[in-house]
Amino acid sequence: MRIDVVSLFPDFIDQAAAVGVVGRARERGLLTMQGWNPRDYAEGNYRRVDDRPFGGGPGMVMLIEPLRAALAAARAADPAPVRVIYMSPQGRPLTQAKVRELAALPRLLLLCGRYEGVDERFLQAEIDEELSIGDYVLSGGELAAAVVVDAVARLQDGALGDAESAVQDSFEGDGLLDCPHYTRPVEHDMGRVPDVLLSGNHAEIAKWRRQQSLVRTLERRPDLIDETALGKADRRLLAAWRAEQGG
Ligand SMILES: NC(=O)c1ccc(NCc2ccccc2)nc1
Repeated sequence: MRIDVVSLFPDFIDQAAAVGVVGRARERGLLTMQGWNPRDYAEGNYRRVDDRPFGGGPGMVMLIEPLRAALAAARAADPAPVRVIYMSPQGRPLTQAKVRELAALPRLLLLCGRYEGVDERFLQAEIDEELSIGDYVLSGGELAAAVVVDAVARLQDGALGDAESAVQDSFEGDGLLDCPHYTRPVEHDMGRVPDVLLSGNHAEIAKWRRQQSLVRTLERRPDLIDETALGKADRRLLAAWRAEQGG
């Protein structure tokens, strides 16, 4: 997959995507990235990329022309069709389902706004989707773009050593929160590892983990789960848990 990033700070993303799973995916050629800086396409002595907002108000707005030239250069760099995404608090929430959809595309282009944002005419003319990583405002879209890069990169075939772990992460295979994880030592002053995980009984371990995911999701993120839509096995696991809790 190819990801182009249009940003006034293209190195920022490059560094954020240089380590770990994403860095390894790039080393393996599973993911290629290129940054494009609108300032390189800005005209005049001051190479302006922003200007004051019509109608007054605080801050600055990114100018159309440098963005348009940077986007055109990025598009021309590869023949594959490209999905142009603008990262902003006004975008649709990024979910794992959306990540899976994006991860299957040949190319992405992530546009990172700074200041108060981008001239609306550019967005209307050039952007395919506007996405938000959460309901908060950052100083620039670069961190949001780095989140998309990471989430998409780890889903590239071969990016994760044990493909299984990609599936078991929360929000992936089944839309539930992840179960708790434990490692050595078995005994610790902070507590003991649950016996079922030491039993070697993989069917019981899988059941316990599913039960933990269900309970955690109901307790922490009831918005993610519709109990009436649960299968018989999941309903049984919840009933057993509630019985154990004397609920
Ligand atoms: N929640 C997000 O995904 C997000 C994305 C970008 C951003 N800051 C840059 C910006 C500010 C205002 C308008 C457009 C872009 N902050 C948060």
